[in-house]
Amino acid sequence: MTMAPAATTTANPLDDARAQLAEAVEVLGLPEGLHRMLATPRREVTVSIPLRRDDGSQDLFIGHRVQHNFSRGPAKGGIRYSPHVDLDEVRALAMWMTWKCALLDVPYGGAKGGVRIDPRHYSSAELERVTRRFTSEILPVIGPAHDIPAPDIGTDEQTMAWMMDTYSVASGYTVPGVVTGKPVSLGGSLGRATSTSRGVVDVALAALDSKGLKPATTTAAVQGFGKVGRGAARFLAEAGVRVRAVSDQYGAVINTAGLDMPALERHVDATGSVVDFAGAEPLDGDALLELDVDLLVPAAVEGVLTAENAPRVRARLVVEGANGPTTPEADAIMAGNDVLVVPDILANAGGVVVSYFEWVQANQAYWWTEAEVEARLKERMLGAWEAVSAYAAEKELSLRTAATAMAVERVASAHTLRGLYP
Ligand SMILES: NC(=O)C1=CN([C@@H]2O[C@H](COP(=O)(O)OP(=O)(O)OC[C@H]3O[C@@H](n4cnc5c(N)ncnc54)[C@H](OP(=O)(O)O)[C@@H]3O)[C@@H](O)[C@H]2O)C=CC1
Ligand SMILES: O=C(O)CCC(=O)C(=O)O
Repeated sequence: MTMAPAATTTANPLDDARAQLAEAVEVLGLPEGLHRMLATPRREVTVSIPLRRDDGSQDLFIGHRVQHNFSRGPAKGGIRYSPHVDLDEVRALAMWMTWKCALLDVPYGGAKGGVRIDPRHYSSAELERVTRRFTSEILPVIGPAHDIPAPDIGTDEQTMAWMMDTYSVASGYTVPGVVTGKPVSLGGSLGRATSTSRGVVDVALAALDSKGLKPATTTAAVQGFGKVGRGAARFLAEAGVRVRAVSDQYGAVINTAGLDMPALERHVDATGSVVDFAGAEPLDGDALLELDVDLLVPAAVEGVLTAENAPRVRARLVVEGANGPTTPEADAIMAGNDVLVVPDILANAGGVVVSYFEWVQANQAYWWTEAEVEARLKERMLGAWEAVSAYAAEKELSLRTAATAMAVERVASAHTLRGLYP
């Protein structure tokens, strides 16, 4: 595999998040003071993280934890390790977490964190030191009743195990509820690792059904083959959908008859990329977004569907596995072309829903079966899909504006009831 990683967008996701909030505020007729409060994070912590490398040299990274809102409960959201992390991106992601938690009615506010590091260039021992130092630096603001991190791009259950251990050592006892997405052997929940993908597919199948499309005659393309995209591609294929193309940072592959998913997964496990998969042809990563498929699942990074490429999107349905993949301009163009977009705060909420189940289980030290977790997840995802669809139809709104307005209304109501405003 020799290709260079794809460049990411230069647009500012915070502008997109604020534009979406402004639209919801207008629908709800909220006062300007409340709008300003909702547009602004409650707390931001920026830290520097020195690292002693394995070869004895020194490095330094910048990390952030942004807590957007606490009105409905402790802040909640993932930690991202990526060279593209910046404060505005983390602010946007934290705001989207607030709406996601409110929309799915899990008792949390929203937060997000990130360290500007490319984890592929560091050893496991180095990443452990970075994670422990980052956790120590943000220790005063996290905790099971304050703010509960989870995995995101570039982090995984091992990262969460190190975070939990660092927090627990400082507390003097084991505190499993400080993070979610932990290994099951340390108090993680069965079904958390696949929960975001399962939720994406639950909602995608419901949305296809609403358009009169049956899985057996449906085609799909999935951008991103990490924790979210890989499971989404697998579960779509298991449901009978022909997944024609998938991509990662290094490129994309296509087989119009449908990719052999188990064989592709074996190839990725062996080589680290979808590129050079023998059962498919190579494809340009950007071209994947414009393929002639029924369903497109962007499950990588923000800002990939823009005013530039949105006119060429041929899918009838876009289900956002990633956070913020569609800019407001692209949203308007696709709406005009009758492309139904199921927004991130609904489509990818399965992760935080099962994180909530994990936190509940950890706090009670009582474990559910995987079947229980998945049944409760599906019930929540389909309930949210029905509620958002009904609200959108009633008010003649896009699914994104409907979902955001429903969520913002819940947060605004909690904030007002607590007496903090006016
Ligand atoms: N993990 C979770 O529970 C949740 C994640 N999300 C969101 O889902 C998205 C993906 O997260 P997650 O799967 O956890 O992250 P991972 O780090 O596990 O995977 C990210 C994937 O995206 C690929 N990628 C990165 N940049 C590009 C690009 N420009 N073009 C194509 N592929 C690209 C990566 O490629 P490579 O494999 O080559 O590195 C990788 O396959 C993010 O937006 C995240 O915020 C939302 C809800 C919950
Ligand atoms: O599981 C969680 O707490 C958060 C997952 C996440 O970061 C997200 O939904 O974007």
